[in-house]
Amino acid sequence: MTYTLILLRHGQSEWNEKNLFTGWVDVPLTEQGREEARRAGELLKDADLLPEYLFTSRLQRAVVTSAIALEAAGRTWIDVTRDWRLNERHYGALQGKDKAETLQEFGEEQFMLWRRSFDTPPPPIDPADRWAQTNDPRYADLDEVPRTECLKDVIERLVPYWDAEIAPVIRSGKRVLITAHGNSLRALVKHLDGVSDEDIVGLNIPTGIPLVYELDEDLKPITKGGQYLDPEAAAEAAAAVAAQGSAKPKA
Ligand SMILES: O=C(O)[C@@H](CO)OP(=O)(O)O
Repeated sequence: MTYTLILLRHGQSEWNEKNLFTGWVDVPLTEQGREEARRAGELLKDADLLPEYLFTSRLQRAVVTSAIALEAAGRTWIDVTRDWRLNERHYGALQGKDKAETLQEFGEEQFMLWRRSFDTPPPPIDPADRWAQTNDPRYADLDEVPRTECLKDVIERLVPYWDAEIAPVIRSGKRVLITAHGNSLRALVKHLDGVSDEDIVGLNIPTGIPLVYELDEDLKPITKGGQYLDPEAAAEAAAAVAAQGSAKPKA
């Protein structure tokens, strides 16, 4: 028995376009992001990979991407679970800051530590900061809303959720679509593929291109890294994500 899992990073958001650190700030998609979501749905339909269950984060860029993609695939009706544990990594005090200016101000080493290291979180956000999630009603069920997270923290919230909530749906035989974020998906890919703490630094996930995993009965990937439905576009877009800060990004 094998299973199919589809991972989809949301389409371009307004802050991807502006090159700002986003994290838990709930920014909308751009028109290009909506178009990427439509194309993702069409790619799924063309590949005959129609989703049967949806998991998303609680952030509108993932929620809306999944809605548009499912509409394009003719699958708006499938059951859905939205959970904060699929949210983007909380970017702490960097939320709302320009990536290129941050790189300039702090230098490449510190910038990359905050952005891609496994266990160095950015400084915590002030709860009174306009970009903090203090008192956001969508997180009323959390004991404490994060003030910053590194990738390790994301793995610690996401893997138990994967085991308890997502894996059983996959094992029930449903083709699951997870629509989430650059860093929450990096955390999941790290877990699935067993990527080392060092190698995960170099992994970037492009917006809006479905990444398909075939999983064995232990839910381990049959092919490490999965398969993007548009591999050329994915490689180009992942390189653009990697270059954010040093150049004006595409995603
Ligand atoms: O700003 C963010 O929340 C993420 C994703 O857009 O950015 P980065 O790729 O720099 O981790």
